[in-house]
Amino acid sequence: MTKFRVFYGTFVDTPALGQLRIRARTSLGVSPDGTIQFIKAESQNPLQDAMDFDKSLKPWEISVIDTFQHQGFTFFFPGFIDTHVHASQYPNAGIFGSSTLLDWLETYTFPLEAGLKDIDHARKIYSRVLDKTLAHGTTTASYYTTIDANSSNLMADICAQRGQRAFIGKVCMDQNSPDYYIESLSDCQHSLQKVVNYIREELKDDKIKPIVTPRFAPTCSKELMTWLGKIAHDQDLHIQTHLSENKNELKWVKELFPECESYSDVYDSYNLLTNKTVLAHCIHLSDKEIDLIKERESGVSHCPISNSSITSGECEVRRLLDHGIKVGLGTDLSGGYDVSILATARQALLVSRHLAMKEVDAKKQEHLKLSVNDVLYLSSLGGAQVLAMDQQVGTFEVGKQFDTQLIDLESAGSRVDVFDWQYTKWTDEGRDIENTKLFEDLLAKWLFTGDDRNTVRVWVGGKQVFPGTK
Ligand SMILES: O=c1[nH]c(=O)c2nc[nH]c2[nH]1
Ligand SMILES: [Zn+2]
Repeated sequence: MTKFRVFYGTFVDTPALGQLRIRARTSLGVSPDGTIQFIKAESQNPLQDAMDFDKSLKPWEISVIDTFQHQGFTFFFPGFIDTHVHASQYPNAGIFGSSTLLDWLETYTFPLEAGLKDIDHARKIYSRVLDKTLAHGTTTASYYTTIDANSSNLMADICAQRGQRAFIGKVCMDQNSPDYYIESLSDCQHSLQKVVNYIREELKDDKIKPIVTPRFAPTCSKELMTWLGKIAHDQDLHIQTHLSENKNELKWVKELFPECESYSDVYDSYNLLTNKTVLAHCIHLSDKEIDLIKERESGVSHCPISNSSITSGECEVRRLLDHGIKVGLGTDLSGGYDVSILATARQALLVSRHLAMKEVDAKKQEHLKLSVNDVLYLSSLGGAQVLAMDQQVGTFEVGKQFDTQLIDLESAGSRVDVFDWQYTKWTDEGRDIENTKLFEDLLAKWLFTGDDRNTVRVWVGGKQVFPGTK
């Protein structure tokens, strides 16, 4: 039976954009169901903290995870949230040549996705995706699978077994797709309902949810989008799709939907913009579209590695944030080549610098630059907001789920080199830090020079999922 646990160490999170919260020598109590019960700063005795919190708890019913017993320099950070990832495209990570969106789909992506109808093939790919995302600290992911219902259900099973929080998006497409990879309207309706029913009525794991996934407007008939908007509303489902990624795509959407004012208006016309909609990319939006997205309270998944790789453009994230739009990060495998949200956060920061370099006004230029704190926020609480889960995950708060990674800057093989003078204080129990500025510098070192070797343990809902048993 899982005990009441107390995690003791340094907790770092981002309660607001640009804001870093560092709680050193803190104990955090987690009940067996994975909910954070108390957070005590400047704790002297974590075991006692748990018994003070619940007087009926006996010492043998409590387990203490004391990171100061660990050799390296450690801190807890909220699990990463990947708001947009095509699990089915993982084998193509890094393979995109010099393609751009529409030829990339035809040449690389549709043939790969079609092959996952073979369930053994799908199992191999999806299992590997879970190995990799968990090892990189991703505790929640919003996945695209393929058009196939059975292998989408298999992905739901694998996520449940491995303990990741996941949205499973069976891809919907009934037009402008190759003959070998398309469904009729009624087949698509049937297979989406099959996935929704399987997850909700058979799998019944609170952490796994179905998500309505029209691939993007060009591959969805008006009848399909009408039906998707209706079932999302009637069955209270999240929605995810792509929006305004590539200029040729925009032209195509204009031709296909001349009656709509904009690409965003296409989705809005079919009731697909809700406060639980995740819109990937959003690179080429007009002011009016931004206002519409804000009004509908939909969120944006910023996918900077994908946008650079398949040369889609530079998303103006600061402009979206200034308009009060929710923004999170997406790896967008395999338009993006990296499973890591840490690497994606790094690229988000760099893309913002590229946008800044085009600005002549020095003040505006400075404003455009995303900071380390900003992109760490996007990787955690920002993503939680996009998925309408910010009451449950994204920061360390009493009542939230313990979805957490333990970071060690001095783990075996770490690429991060930290010198003695970069810590403020050495203690017998471990390396501690007193000074926020120095801690910010260490976080910057993690963002720019760290990788999965620094993610030494990962928990979802209080359950350790990495290292884990397969
Ligand atoms: O990045 C993307 N990946 C996809 O698979 C896709 N399909 C439509 N538009 C897309 N964009
Ligand atoms: Zn995508």
